[in-house]
Formats: sequence, structure tokens, C-alpha cells
Amino acid sequence: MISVVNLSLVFNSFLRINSIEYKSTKVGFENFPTTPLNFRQNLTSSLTRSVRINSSRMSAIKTCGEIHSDGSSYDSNGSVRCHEKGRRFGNIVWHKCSVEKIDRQELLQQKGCVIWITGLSGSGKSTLACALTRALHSRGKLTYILDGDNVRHGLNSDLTFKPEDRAENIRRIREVAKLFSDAGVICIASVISPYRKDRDACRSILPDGDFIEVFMDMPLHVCEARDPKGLYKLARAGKIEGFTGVDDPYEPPLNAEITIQMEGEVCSPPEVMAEKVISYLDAKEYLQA
Ligand SMILES: Nc1ncnc2c1ncn2[C@@H]1O[C@H](COP(=O)(O)OS(=O)(=O)O)[C@@H](OP(=O)(O)O)[C@H]1O
Ligand SMILES: Nc1ncnc2c1ncn2[C@@H]1O[C@H](COP(=O)(O)OP(=O)(O)O)[C@@H](O)[C@H]1O
Repeated sequence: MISVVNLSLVFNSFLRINSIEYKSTKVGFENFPTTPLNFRQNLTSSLTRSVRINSSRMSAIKTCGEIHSDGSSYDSNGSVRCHEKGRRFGNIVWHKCSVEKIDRQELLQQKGCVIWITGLSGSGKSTLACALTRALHSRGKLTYILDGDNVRHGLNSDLTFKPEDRAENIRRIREVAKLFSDAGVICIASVISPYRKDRDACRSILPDGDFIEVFMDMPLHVCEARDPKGLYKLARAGKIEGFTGVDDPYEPPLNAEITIQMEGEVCSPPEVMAEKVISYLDAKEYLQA
């Protein structure tokens, strides 16, 4: 017992010396069981966990650079992110809580991220999003879909398809997606998102690796032949102005993490496409805490 308590004292002194704002309560010391054996086991595992968590937090805090509007910041490469209590942006001060993303991820046994599915209308974005969510759900993983059509029924119902409104549409969706991924959820955004700079802006607000761009690289003639909502027909007839791929641009990704294409004239079933994304998530360890 004594040696474990001594270890705790040394550990806390070490943190004070390093000027890191830290209290033992932040890593679960507040719930000590009462028996000596459980007490020691809990303290030891709390220490092990706190060393693991705080070594990454400490390196993040040491390398903090520019402070962003939400109180987060990045190092000079834009890759390390942290929040520091009390950092001010105008009159808004970031409020930090001791339960953080890492804790939520541990609870969910997965890593929060954003799978951003982009492509022309009719390219299969919603179909893939649905197949992916089904496959992940059956593996016990928590997902949420932000579908362009659906979000435009509520949060973005005030927006049109003019370029500035499309940009605002994507800005709101990326902020919501960021919140979901911070919650530890695998967030799937399926939106045309035709402009590269809007998609890149989403990449830039997320921690390295957490933005996974999936490009539905389907030829326009295939999408147009599908035309499930009859919108291409209306656009060709001049009844819809500024339709993506017809008289509004689509800028394909330059470095998408995953590209979905037809093989010759054949389009893989949605479940096969979903497996491709799941293999990527598995390889990058997003399906574990
Ligand atoms: N002018 C124009 N251009 C493109 N798409 C149009 C347009 N007008 C309506 N729709 C329907 O809106 C859906 C796309 O919404 P998004 O929010 O994904 O678009 S965007 O990212 O803001 O460009 C899109 O849904 P999907 O077919 O699922 O992509 C269309 O059904
Ligand atoms: N992998 C696929 N193989 C065959 N048809 C598909 C596939 N994915 C989507 N479709 C069909 O294409 C149409 C458009 O798909 P959808 O997911 O609504 O596209 P988007 O969301 O990009 O507009 C739908 O009729 C859908 O059934």
C-alpha cells in the first residue's frame, strides 16, 4: 500500500514540475473502492492509464500552436490538437471537461472519425452510407449518417444550391460531423460537396487521419441514366438551374483515401463497396479504442 501511495505522490509531483494542470480526479481516482486490495488494483490501473493518456496530452500541450475558434490548436505541421482551459478567443473561453474524446472512445471501443462520401448526384453516396452503417452496426460500432438531402430538410432548410449556399451547407455539416467524431462516433457524411476547398476545410479542422474522403468516381452518364429522382431530366430541360455535373462544376478529390469505381461496365454491390471502407477503418485501427 505504502509503495503505491508513494508512487502516486511522485507522479503528482512530476506533473506539477511539468506545469501541467492536472488533478488525480481527472483520471478516475474519485471512485476508490473501499477494500485495500481493490484500492491498490484501482490505483495501479488508474496510474497506468493516466500515464498513457497524459503522456499524449503533455506532448500535445507542449507543441500547441495557433489557437482556433473552438479553443483547439495545432502544432506547426497542423497535426497536433489540444484544448487548454482558459484560452480566450475574443470573449469566448473554451470550457474543458475531464471526460474527453479518449474516454468516450474507450467506452465505445472505437475511434471517432468522419467518413466523407463525395460524388455526383446518383453516384451511390446514400446507398454506400446505408450499407456501411448497416455493416458497422452489425459489428457493434456506433455510426451516424449526415445525408445531404436529409440535412437540407432541417438544419440547412434555409439554403439553396447557389455556390455560397453550398459552401455554407458544407461548413455546417463539417462542424456537426466534427462534433459527432469528438463524441467517438463514426460519422458518415454523404453529400455532393462539389467544391474541393470546402472538403479540404473539413479535413483541416479534424485531427490527422480522422477525415476519410471516399470518392464515388462514377461517370456522369451512369449517374444520369440512373436518375432516380428525375432531376437530371429536369436539369437538361432547363427546369433546374445550376445542377451539379450539368451546369454547375464538380471538382474531384486529388488525394481521396478511398476511390470507388466501376470495373468496366460493372458496378460492385453496395455491400462490397462498404467492405472496402471497413477494411480501411480496420487497417487504421478505427474499429478499436
Ligand atoms: N442544383 C442541384 N445540384 C445538385 N443537387 C441538387 C440540386 N437541386 C437539388 N438537388 C438535390 O439535392 C441533393 C444534394 O444535396 P447536397 O447537400 O448533397 O448538395 S451540395 O453538397 O450542397 O452541393 C441531391 O441529392 P443526391 O442525388 O443524393 O446527391 C439532389 O437530389
Ligand atoms: N452499387 C450500386 N449498384 C447498382 N446501383 C446502385 C448502386 N449504388 C446505388 N445504386 C442506385 O443508384 C441510384 C442512386 O443512388 P444513391 O445512393 O441515391 O445516389 P446519391 O446519394 O449519390 O444520389 C439509386 O437508384 C440506387 O439504387
